Amino acid sequence: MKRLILPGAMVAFIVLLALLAPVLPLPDPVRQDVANRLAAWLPGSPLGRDEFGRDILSRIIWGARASLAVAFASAAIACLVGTTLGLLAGWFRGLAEFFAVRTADVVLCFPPILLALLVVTLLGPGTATLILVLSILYLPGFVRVTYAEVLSARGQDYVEAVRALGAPTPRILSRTVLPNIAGPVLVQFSLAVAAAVVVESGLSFLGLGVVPPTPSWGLMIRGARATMEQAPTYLLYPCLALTVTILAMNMLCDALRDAVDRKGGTRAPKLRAVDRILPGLFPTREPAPLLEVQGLTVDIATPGGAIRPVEDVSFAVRAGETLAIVGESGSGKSITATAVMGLLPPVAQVTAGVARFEGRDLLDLPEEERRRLRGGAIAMVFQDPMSSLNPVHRVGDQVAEAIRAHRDVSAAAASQEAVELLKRVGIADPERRARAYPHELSGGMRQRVMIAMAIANRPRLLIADEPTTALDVTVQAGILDLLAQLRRETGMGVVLITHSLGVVAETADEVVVMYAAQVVERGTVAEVFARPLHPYTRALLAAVPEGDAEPEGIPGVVPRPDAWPPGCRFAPRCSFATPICERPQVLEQAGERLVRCIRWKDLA
Ligand SMILES: Nc1ncnc2c1ncn2[C@@H]1O[C@H](COP(=O)(O)OP(=O)(O)OP(=O)(O)O)[C@@H](O)[C@H]1O
Repeated sequence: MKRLILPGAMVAFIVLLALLAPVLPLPDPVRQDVANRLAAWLPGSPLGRDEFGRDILSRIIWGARASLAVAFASAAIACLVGTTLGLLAGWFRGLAEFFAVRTADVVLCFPPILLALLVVTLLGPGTATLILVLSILYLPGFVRVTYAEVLSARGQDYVEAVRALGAPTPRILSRTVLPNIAGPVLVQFSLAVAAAVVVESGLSFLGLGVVPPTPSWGLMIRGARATMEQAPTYLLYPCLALTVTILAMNMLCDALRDAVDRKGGTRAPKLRAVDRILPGLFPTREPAPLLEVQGLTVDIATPGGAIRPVEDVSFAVRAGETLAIVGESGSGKSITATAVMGLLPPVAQVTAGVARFEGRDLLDLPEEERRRLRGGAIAMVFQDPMSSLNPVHRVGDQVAEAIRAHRDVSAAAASQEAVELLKRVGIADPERRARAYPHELSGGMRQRVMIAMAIANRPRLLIADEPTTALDVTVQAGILDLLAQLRRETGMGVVLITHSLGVVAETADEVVVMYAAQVVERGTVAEVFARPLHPYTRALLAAVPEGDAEPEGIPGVVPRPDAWPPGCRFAPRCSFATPICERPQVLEQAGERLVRCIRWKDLA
């Protein structure tokens, strides 16, 4: 609540100034005085005059009025229409759902500024057109938020209870459902207002928004830009007004979201409001990692002696990000994941390292606490859904069981939620499919069921071990899209284990390349793919088929864990190897990246 005070006061001050503009002792914002054009200061005009001699301070305050009026009006219309559509879609499903969700999807298909330009070009600039455009732009956000919240609220016991009491639908919707989804809708509203102020100024700047001489910040920036050389400070004032307003609103949105989140009322992604509106404009402090693995080492006792299939592995995953672990078969990817989950076979043992999840070392937790986290805050999807699903139980029951293992809900509510989850992961006719046994479903559908089970308790971290390997290419794409969509919607962090660099390129933010139990390269996907530093990463990339070109295979095979070569483990297969590679290798910092190759500088 304390975090709301400062931004709340700033926004209240700006809104108050805008509201009081007509009664404040300000000069007429449209009265021209050409003799004093571009004056830096005049008595009664502390910020000077613009290119037509109009008072800048007065125009900034009146401009706030224009910007905020458009922003609030459009957000209010979008909120009213979007929330109603989302409410009906989530409650009645069927045609209402199809109409509302598809309409939102269609709007979202257009880049916002293009859609705005299209409508403004068709209807001509003006305040009314602006409000219409912005309402259309922000409508899908409200539809989606409300729809998702209603879907989840529908299955709650308190809703079931009023239904059982025979309350009429409008009453359930207005008295029971709506108050429970008001938090996320309010956050969405504040986001829409802040975003609308930016777009309004942008369109006015382009001459497609507020019509002159009405004061508007966008128009002022446009005018000031033309006279930048004669009066540089003129440009500063409207830009400052816009920046301060947006920052105050974004801080308010973030504080509101946090306040609502604490009550557990929303599952909005933990993206800052400012990043949703102006992505990348204000880089932040790196958020603390959700999962931080450091120096993980696993030993396995075998009849021939102990082997070390995972050695000194470190990586970090942040909320809302996907980290991919790649490498050929036998490089230690799965053992790394199972060690983090506490699911190692009895012969295997973590001999060093930590795996901190939200600050707590998973490797050090009592088994009971770890069990509670598994399938709850941390979920896992395995490669082969056929062997991970129980063949003698219906899939709906298995999803419901995953829900009931972690939450105290009735069997009926869990079954209903299971159907919602199956629907959410893209299974058509979920009521019927829920009654099917695993063998009656296709491989892709079974994997979707596994994902439904994994997300049943809204995990904050999902570990997916080759979730698409057993599937054909088209089904693979569907599953990866689904994972990406869930990650965006819920803000969960994802660790994706895969053989496929194509999959990494499409879905991951960071990549860890493993070879023979060790991390050989680590960095952002963009950097690693654009400029691989380790010869093994290069070889993996060269082995990806591209067009008609024959991919270059990597000669040889991954060595066995009981026979690691001395020094660089990749050296026997590496075309760049020299005798120096027989020396012990360490992970070296290469800019933002880590690479385990003594020759990386020469090769780069
Ligand atoms: N229970 C076990 N006993 C002995 N060795 C094992 C055991 N489990 C795994 N290993 C060995 O540990 C090494 C790493 O296995 P891991 O399954 O982590 O590899 P991976 O990179 O995930 O491969 P894949 O992509 O094929 O799943 C392999 O060489 C494997 O033979």
